[in-house]
Amino acid sequence: MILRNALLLARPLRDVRPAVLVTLILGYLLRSMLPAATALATAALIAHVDGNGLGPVVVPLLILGFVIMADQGLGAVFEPVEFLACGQMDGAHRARVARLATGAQTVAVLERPEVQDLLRTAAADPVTWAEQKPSDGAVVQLHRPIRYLGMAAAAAILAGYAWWLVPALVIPALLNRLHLLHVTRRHYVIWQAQAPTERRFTYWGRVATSLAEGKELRVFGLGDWLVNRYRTLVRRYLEPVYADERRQNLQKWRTAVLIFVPISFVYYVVARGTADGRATIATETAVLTAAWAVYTAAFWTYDAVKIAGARVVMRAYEQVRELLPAPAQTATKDADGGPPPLVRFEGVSFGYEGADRLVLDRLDLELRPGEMLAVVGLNGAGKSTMTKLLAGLYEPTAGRITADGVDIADPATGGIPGWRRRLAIVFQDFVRYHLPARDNVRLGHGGALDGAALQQAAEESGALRLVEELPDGWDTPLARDRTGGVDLSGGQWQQVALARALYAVYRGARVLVLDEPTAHLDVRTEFDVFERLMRARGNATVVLISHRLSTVRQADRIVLLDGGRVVEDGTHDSLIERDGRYAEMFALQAERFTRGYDDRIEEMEG
Ligand SMILES: Nc1ncnc2c1ncn2[C@@H]1O[C@H](COP(=O)(O)OP(=O)(O)OP(=O)(O)O)[C@@H](O)[C@H]1O
Repeated sequence: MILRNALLLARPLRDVRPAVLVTLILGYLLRSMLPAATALATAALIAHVDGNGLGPVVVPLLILGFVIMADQGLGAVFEPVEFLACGQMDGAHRARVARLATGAQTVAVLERPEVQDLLRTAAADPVTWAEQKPSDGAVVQLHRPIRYLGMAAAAAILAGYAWWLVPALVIPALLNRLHLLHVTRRHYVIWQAQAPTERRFTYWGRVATSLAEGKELRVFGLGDWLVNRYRTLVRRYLEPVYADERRQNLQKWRTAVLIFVPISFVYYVVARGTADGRATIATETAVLTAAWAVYTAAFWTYDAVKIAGARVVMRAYEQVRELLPAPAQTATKDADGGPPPLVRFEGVSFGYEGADRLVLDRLDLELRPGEMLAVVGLNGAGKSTMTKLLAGLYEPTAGRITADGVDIADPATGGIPGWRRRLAIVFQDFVRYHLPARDNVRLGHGGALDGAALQQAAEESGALRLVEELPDGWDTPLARDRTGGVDLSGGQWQQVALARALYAVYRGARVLVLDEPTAHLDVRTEFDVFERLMRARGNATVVLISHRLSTVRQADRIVLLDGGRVVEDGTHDSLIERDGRYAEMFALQAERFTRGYDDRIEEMEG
């Protein structure tokens, strides 16, 4: 168990370049010897003070000066090396965590709160002193035996005077260390237990300073409410910590006894020996300095916190590795460009983890090559869930989804990563990357840059005009908090997201899924965007999810989803003729429209 823990903590060291690691160890070794060297150099200096002027003391004085300066000098040389080594370890560790988190094929496992917690811990982004990085544990564990070596060197000087001095000082020093470790660990555990409260007040602290929430805080007058909440949480967070600090202070007498009694005794004996002429003042000085060095080597207790904190991180990482399957090969988004496939949902059922209701219940649905299929249904009918299953983000609990008769997850055809190369999606909650406009679009194809496709995608999605009006054009960061950055309106962002998906289509994707892609667009822009989209999509199949039936009616085919299944299927005209639910929904919207309701009011009521 001890060995397993030690190996776990040492694991990040493999990410340090060998030359850096060797230099680091050398630095620790040299610095650990300095207290003993100081004791010897001081003794040598005193031995040469004989009243015959400065001559005899020059060399020992220089040596002592050198030893004292060495601490500063070695610090200046080796601290950057330690910094570099820690950077290499933590950088590699975080990259591994990010790879695991992004490599998971489905998002179902990521949605579990315990997995989110583990990922947060494994990512090692310390907020309080109780949280540590992997490098903290690794270097401290490496440093610890070297510190004991320094202690042994100081003890050797004591033994040179009298062997019994070693147990007389080392045993209380180690006992004192054990006591301090116990106190530090207890304090650490108390801080750790406060982590949930800490997370809550950190959240409120962030809300107080964020731009997005700042608007509501002001409008609803939530400033005082938030500050009070923050204060209460901080108080709750700190109370047990302060209580423990009071207790620690009351226990300080133990340390005082463990240091004061033995060291006073040893100092007394050595002073008596010198007074009796059994030792020189030089020897006495060496012994007294070495005695103090033994204590200082044992004093350092923060290693317990570093090791405990880093262990938590490394264990969380181990658990994440077990919970998240090994990252699949990330499919390079090569152009496929073939004809669009016939996609079929065959008796697909699906329910979210922890929910007892099926969202999709034996759903049968065909996406015919090249058609524009609109999917409509009430809020919560499962339309977005259907697209997430189509993207392989969740696995059906029953049934399967096929492309040209082959299961989309079939490894023989590249599995889900291979299938995703043929797919482009604008999710309802698409991502607003804090990146330049160009990158926001080209990420639709794994980041590959194709200037012509970029231009075309922007043009067809309607985003080109807005890009041209940006202060730095394509290079403008789309984030207010970036230098020279701007934020876009909801509708403008939607155009950028649409451009991103179209970019994927121009690079070979053949099924384009649009989940409420125009909800924020004004009627005129929406009409233009659709006109262009219909022309620009080439032979790609389009699946459109929308509540705006005025847009939906342009589709080749419309399906109405209810109770997890398709309950109506046909063209706009045929569905109107059928006079079923779709016809009813359409009539309702048309009536409101003619009565002058705004589309947006209709959405708010939807
Ligand atoms: N990640 C999730 N975890 C648990 N339940 C979810 C999750 N996402 C959606 N649901 C639930 O699944 C059901 C279907 O949601 P879905 O988003 O697919 O509906 P929708 O038809 O797209 O609705 P809308 O028109 O409002 O966008 C809802 O009851 C919703 O609460």
